[in-house]
Amino acid sequence: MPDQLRIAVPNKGQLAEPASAMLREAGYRQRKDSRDLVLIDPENGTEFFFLRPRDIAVYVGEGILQAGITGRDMLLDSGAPVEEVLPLGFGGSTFRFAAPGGGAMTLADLDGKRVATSLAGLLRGYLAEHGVDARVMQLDGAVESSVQLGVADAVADVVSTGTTLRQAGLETFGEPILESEAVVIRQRDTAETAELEPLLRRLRGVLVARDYVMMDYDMRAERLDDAVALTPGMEGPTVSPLHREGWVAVRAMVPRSAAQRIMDDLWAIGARAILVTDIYACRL
Ligand SMILES: Nc1ncnc2c1ncn2[C@@H]1O[C@H](COP(=O)(O)OP(=O)(O)OP(=O)(O)O)[C@@H](O)[C@H]1O
Ligand SMILES: O=P(O)(O)OC[C@H]1O[C@H](OP(=O)(O)OP(=O)(O)O)[C@H](O)[C@@H]1O
Ligand SMILES: [Mg+2]
Repeated sequence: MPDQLRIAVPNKGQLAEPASAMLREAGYRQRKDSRDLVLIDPENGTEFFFLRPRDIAVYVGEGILQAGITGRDMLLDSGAPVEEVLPLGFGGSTFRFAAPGGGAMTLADLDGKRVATSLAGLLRGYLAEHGVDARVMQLDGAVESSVQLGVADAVADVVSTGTTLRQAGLETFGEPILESEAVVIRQRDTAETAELEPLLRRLRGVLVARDYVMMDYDMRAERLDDAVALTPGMEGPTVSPLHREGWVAVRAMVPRSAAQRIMDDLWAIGARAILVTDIYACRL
């Protein structure tokens, strides 16, 4: 293990629970009490600091912590000298414009208007890039209420299911400003990258274990090529002899979301004893 790693993890909000769950799956200790601010994991040479997701880019950008987990939107909003190193597949959201009757509006309609947001840095950059001269009203949260309360004409806000917008009587318009998800970040232009590798390797392993399953089946040897086309695996499937003339056993990783369809297709070309099992952990 290299020197002690210092990692920032969201302490509250939408990313806190899934980020800790993922680190736990990757074999790290995580806090039991949601009020704990620091957790030391001596076996893995890592210290976790539980911070506001918005602040994480600042700590990492200053080089105080080597890496952190936060939202791509918050990373870009911060303007801190950090970069994204690994998308984590949770905390997915879209940053979008919305207004009452937004269905009939375009970006250009925002000229001269007030737009409320909690991601002012991100919004200002986007408006400038598109030559729209709007007044950005920075709020901390519950941005959807700002139009009804008369502080803004439109909002630029985080949308997941769209329920909050609908309840506030707002409709999205224009192109999405940003697709976001939770990401691992590190300081930009840093020479120190090797020390993060064990963490990144473990997290990549969790992502694969979540997204893939192991598929085993028996197949007549003469149809093997057709079967391999359906289950190409990573490097190629493992094929072993079966104690039955003319048959082989095949083992390959397949995308979890496609497992049932692949089983149907394998069955149709004569595969039998098709088994699917979870992957507990992996390093590829
Ligand atoms: N409803 C949601 N579903 C999925 N991801 C979300 C949702 N709301 C926010 N996010 C994402 O989670 C990250 C952190 O947002 P979060 O709402 O937890 O922080 P916050 O708004 O600063 O704090 P809080 O809401 O606790 O006041 C952002 O990257 C954001 O895109
Ligand atoms: O599209 P939906 O599924 O409705 O989710 C989007 C909402 O979730 C977040 O709110 P949060 O609970 O973080 O409160 P906040 O506005 O105070 O940040 C986000 O800011 C939106 O308001
Ligand atoms: Mg929020």
